[in-house]
Amino acid sequence: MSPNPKIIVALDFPSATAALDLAETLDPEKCRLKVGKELFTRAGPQLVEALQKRGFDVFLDLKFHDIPNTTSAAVAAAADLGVWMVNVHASGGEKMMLACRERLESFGADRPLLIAVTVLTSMGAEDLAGIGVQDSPEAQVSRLATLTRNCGLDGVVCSAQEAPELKTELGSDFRLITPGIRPLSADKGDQQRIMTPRDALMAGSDYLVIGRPITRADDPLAALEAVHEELVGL
Ligand SMILES: O=c1ccn([C@@H]2O[C@H](COP(=O)(O)O)[C@@H](O)[C@H]2O)c(=O)[nH]1
Repeated sequence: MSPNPKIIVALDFPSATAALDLAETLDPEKCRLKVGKELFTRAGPQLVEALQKRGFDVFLDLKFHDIPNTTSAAVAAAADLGVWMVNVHASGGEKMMLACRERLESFGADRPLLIAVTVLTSMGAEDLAGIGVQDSPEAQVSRLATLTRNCGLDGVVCSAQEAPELKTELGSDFRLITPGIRPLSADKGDQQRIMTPRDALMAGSDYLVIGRPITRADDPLAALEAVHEELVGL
């Protein structure tokens, strides 16, 4: 059986060199990699290709949010690049998500997983109120995740705190990708809705997105290994 690493390391670096230096030390059978806005803007598709050549599954985390025509074309461009997973913002709405899903149909079984961001893990109730959403983060996540599932997407980005309820509401096949993962000793930084790696998997997360606790550690490899040890037996 092929390995299915649950850890996605967020390569939030300012250069291709820095990202590749870390990638050289990592094992594609033990983690996947995430390329986000900073690294992609600086290093582009070539960097994604270089990581894939080294055997890594790449989650292209560009969180597309635009009109249906533009977003679905961007998702198709990500599929052409051969990424494992790509995402849009669920708040782009039903028509946008349907257009993206339909556009990926022509890629057949090789298409990337298509997921949608619900409520950023850096946001709490006050931040939602600031953009006019009076509901709790849990209620807003549940609303957007239900819309995402009904549009036929493969899963959502949410915090692990919402995972138990979403797994019950939306079923075990609907993937939950959870950033805001913090080992007990790690700084929270700008994240608000956090959980430890072990608790997150036990709560129902399918994939744990971990950035700074690994990439900013004095010894990133040791930090990743510590997370693996925390997950032993799960
Ligand atoms: O709701 C979201 C969506 C995406 N992210 C991304 O995940 C990583 C988390 O990095 P840390 O350093 O572990 O905080 C980062 O690339 C974000 O862009 C998120 O945090 N929350």
